[in-house]
Amino acid sequence: MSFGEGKAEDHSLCGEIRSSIRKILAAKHDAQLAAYLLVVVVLSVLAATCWQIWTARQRTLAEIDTNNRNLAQTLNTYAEGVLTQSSMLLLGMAERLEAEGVAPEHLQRIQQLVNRQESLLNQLNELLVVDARGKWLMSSKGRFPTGTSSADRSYFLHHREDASDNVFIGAPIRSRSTGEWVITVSRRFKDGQGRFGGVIVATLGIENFLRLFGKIDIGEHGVIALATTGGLLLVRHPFREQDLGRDFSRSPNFLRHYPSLKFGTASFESSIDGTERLYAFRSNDRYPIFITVAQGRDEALRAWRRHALLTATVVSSLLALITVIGWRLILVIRLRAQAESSLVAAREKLLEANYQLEQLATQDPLTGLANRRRFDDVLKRETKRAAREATPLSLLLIDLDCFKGFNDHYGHVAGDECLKAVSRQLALSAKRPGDLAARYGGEELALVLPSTPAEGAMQVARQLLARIRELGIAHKASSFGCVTASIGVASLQSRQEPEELVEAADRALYRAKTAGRNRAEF
Ligand SMILES: Nc1nc2c(ncn2[C@@H]2O[C@H](COP(=O)(O)OP(=O)(O)OP(=O)(O)O)[C@@H](O)[C@H]2O)c(=O)[nH]1
Repeated sequence: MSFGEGKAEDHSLCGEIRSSIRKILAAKHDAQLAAYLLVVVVLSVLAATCWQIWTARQRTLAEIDTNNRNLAQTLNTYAEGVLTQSSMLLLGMAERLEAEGVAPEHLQRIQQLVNRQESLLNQLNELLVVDARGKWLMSSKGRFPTGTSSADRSYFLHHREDASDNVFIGAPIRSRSTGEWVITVSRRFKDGQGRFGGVIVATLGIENFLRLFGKIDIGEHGVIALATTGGLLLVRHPFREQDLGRDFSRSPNFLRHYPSLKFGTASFESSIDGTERLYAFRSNDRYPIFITVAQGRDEALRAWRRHALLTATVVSSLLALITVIGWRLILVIRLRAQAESSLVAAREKLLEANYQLEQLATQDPLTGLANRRRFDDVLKRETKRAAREATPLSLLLIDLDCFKGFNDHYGHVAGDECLKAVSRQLALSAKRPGDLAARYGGEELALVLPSTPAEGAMQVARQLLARIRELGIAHKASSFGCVTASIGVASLQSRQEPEELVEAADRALYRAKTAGRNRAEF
């Protein structure tokens, strides 16, 4: 491999390294982008899934609320119908009793009338007429033990004290004639003198309400209840006897949600059984009652929870898969970048080794100047260039005077040091970028001066001689007393070969030696 070929190879190696570095940077950039992309994809999918699950939950709750409210509205209409029918019955009876009095024959006629109307109001359990002292005067059920009284019942006490003609809805009680649980709807009537004449009571069987409520599917933990706006529980499905007539007017839940009784929804833990439910309320516009429809919260959200869990599992699995694939991709990119880095490092080492080799191949180890091989290459190249460009080219051949004597007197090591000192001065004389200072062989040195004519070369030679003298290296074997050199200068003539230039310089050097040394000759 020639020196020129080595250079070309180094140049292409540098190009490859530059392109590899670009590739490494691109790969690192790609790996970073891929990591960002992975994070963005994972976070986006997570956010979208959470959002979807959350909105599905809100939608489910809203649907449950709507269904419960609609059901509460329907049951409210039903309860209002029952109460209105009862009220109308009571009103008709009150007017008759007030007009005709409570004589037995009148009561018998009223009873016949009631028996005919009973079939029109299924919920009616019994219709009672009690006098001003609470004693039973008539029962739609027919005979009753003499002296049966309702003087202790809340409806009687209420109407005795309250002179208004309003209908009163009482707490659930056990009927004294049928033994069933009933709700009382009652109103007072006046005697002939306009005083309190007694109370007419329509009792509504709780069983009828429970039968209806029981047909409605509101889930295992659902509740349907009818209560007064004063906080008195009238009917509750599922039925528990101990809940009947329960006063929850002071319960924190009732107090907190009282404003939404009109038509609202709420979610809270029941004070009766501790179950968390979604409640819908609807109060009646005409009567002081309200309907509650509630579904167990956990139960109502069960389907949503199952779906959310399924979605979360599928999305998590997909995300895990994407993360693993993405991460492997990033690792592959990084590994590729690392491999590329190692390659670049190896190539850099190769370049360095090449440079070292080149130095070794072209440098003289003792003086650090270019060696003979490099000298020959450069001289050949510069000879061609000078011929091609028609520019001058000069050559200096430098030979230390009486160097044999120096070695003999001071020793070979001192001779080497002297040669190095003179070489440094020669290197300083190679001022232009194209100048080449070289060791031609032994104690003979050379200086190639491109684009330099003979006068310029002579000037450089004289300066070099002065520099060598100024080193002041003692040389007892020389007549000058110090180290000196002789220089042969030659300049290129047209169509001359490099060897001819060297021979011309050598002849000039010989002339310098024979002329007494320590001089330059052209
Ligand atoms: N120390 C040392 N001596 C060298 C080196 N290369 C050549 N020489 C010696 O340089 C001397 C050259 O001697 P000659 O060719 O006889 O010439 P000279 O003694 O310099 O006499 P002139 O050239 O006529 O002035 C020889 O003794 C070589 O051994 C070197 O690298 N180191």
